[in-house]
Amino acid sequence: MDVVMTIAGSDSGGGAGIQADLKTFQELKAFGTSVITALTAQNTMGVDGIFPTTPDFVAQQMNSVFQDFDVKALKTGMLFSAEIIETVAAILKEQDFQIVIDPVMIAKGGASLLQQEAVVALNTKLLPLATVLTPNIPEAEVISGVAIRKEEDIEIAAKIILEKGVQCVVMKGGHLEDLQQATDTVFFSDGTSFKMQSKRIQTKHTHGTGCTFSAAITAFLGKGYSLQEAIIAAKHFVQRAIAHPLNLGHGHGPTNHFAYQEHKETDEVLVYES
Ligand SMILES: Nc1ncnc2c1ncn2[C@@H]1O[C@H](COP(=O)(O)OP(=O)(O)OP(=O)(O)O)[C@@H](O)[C@H]1O
Ligand SMILES: Cc1ncc(CO)c(N)n1
Repeated sequence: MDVVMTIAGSDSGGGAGIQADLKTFQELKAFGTSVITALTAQNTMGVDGIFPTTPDFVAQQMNSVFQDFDVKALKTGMLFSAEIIETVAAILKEQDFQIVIDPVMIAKGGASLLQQEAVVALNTKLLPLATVLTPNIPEAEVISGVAIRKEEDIEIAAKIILEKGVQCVVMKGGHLEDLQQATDTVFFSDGTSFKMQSKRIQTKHTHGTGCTFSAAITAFLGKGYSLQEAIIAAKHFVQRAIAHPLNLGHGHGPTNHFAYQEHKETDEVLVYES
């Protein structure tokens, strides 16, 4: 059994964060371990409160797992503060596995899940360790300093992000809402790139899409897929999870992790070189 890890915040509403990650790992038959950086009081309508863990206790959770398990791949999600980022980065520097960084900043309802002053630590300490970074458009803008208004800006921002030491960046197109398609563009440090395109589903139930996508990449990497295979397989996973909503909650409901096994016919992801 392949062991993977998520280092992220807890979402009491169960749709994002640690809960989305563990559900994704479970559906993909990877054994999930978890390091909790913060508790959030949250539901589909928004974040009501945040209670961060101390950096020392984040370190203790990581070390407990690493002493006992052979972790194949891990992801980070909500890291909240510069101190937690520095602690996580210092431990990961000593390890040798594939690292997926989902640079979570703002929840769909607008709550800040990363303190503003932590962006420097993210850029300088954590990004150089990343096998894959999965920013949405607003996150890519903050990390790169480039305002993304049109298609060409995505490539300009991606190049700046790769210069920070990231091996691969997936620029997620979920926030480009004028398009008919949900297109993500993947750039590698060797200069190659490809696009993944799927039908944009008209739905408000998109809480935790980014967490689910990055967790699926982690699970597939842990199971031995190549980087490109893992990213494409994860896009299939999240597409099915969005296409078959559970209709839970009164706001932006969660995605459906069961759909990957239950709706294998939902498979319209187009992949092409860009
Ligand atoms: N309405 C949609 N239909 C199909 N795919 C979508 C839709 N919205 C997002 N996606 C896909 O979901 C994945 C996650 O992208 P998104 O931009 O939503 O992440 P995110 O903003 O980080 O999510 P969150 O912060 O809510 O967890 C990407 O592959 C994106 O293309
Ligand atoms: C705990 C947590 N992590 C990430 C997100 C982003 O979806 C969220 N809303 N909550």
